[in-house]
Amino acid sequence: MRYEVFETPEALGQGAADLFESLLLATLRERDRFRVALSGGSTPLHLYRALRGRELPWERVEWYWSDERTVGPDSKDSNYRLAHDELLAHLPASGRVERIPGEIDPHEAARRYAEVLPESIDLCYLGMGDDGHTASLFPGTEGLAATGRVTANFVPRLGTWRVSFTFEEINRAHNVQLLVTGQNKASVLAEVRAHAGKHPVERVKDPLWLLDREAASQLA
Ligand SMILES: O=C1O[C@H](COP(=O)(O)O)[C@@H](O)[C@H](O)[C@H]1O
Repeated sequence: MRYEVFETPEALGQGAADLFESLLLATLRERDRFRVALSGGSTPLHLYRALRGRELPWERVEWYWSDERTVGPDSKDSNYRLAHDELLAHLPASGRVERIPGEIDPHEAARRYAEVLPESIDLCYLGMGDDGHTASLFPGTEGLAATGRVTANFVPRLGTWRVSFTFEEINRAHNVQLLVTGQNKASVLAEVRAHAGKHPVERVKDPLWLLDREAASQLA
C-alpha cells in the first residue's frame, strides 16, 4: 500500500495540492491538456481550498467527476457544486468542465457521461466511506460488477440512485489518489491494508493514499 500521512486535514489538502501541481506540470510537458476527475463527499474541501490560490495554467485543466448524487447542480448534496463553489469559481480560467447530469434519469446520465469522457483521465481522485465504498460503488450493490465506463447504481442503504465511474474506468486512470481523513475511517483502512477482501475500495489498483493522522492511526 503506497501512502503518505499528514498531520491534519488541512496539511493533507496542501500536500495533495503539491502533488496535483507536479503531475499537472509533468503532464503538460507531454500533452496539451491535464484531465482530472474529482470525487465527492466532504474530504476534497481542503484540497480545493489549497489549490485555488495557486498560479497554474488552469486553462489547460479539464474537470470531470468520478461520481455524483441524483440531484441538480444547485443542490447542497451535489459533488459538482462543492467543487464549483470551493474551487472552480475561484480560478482565473479553466478548460472544459464536464459535470455528471445528476438531475436526469441516472441510467441516461451514465450513458451520456460515458460518451463525453476523454479517452483517459490523468488524475482520478477518490474518497472512501466508513463502509469501505469508493466513488458510488457501495458494498453489496450491483454497481460493483458493472462494466463499461460509468454506471447507475442503486444504493438500498441510502434508498437512492447514484451515478459512478466503474472500477474498470477508475483503474484506467493514469494516477489514482485516495484522500481519507478522520478517526471513523481508521479501522476500515487497517482492514484494507491487511487485504481483508471485504471492502469495495480494495478493488482500486495501487492507488496513492493520502491520509491524515487520525485515519492512519491503526496502520501498523
Ligand atoms: O458518498 C460519497 O462518499 C465518499 C466519501 O465521502 P467523504 O465525505 O467521507 O469524504 C466520496 O468519496 C464519494 O465521492 C461520495 O459520493
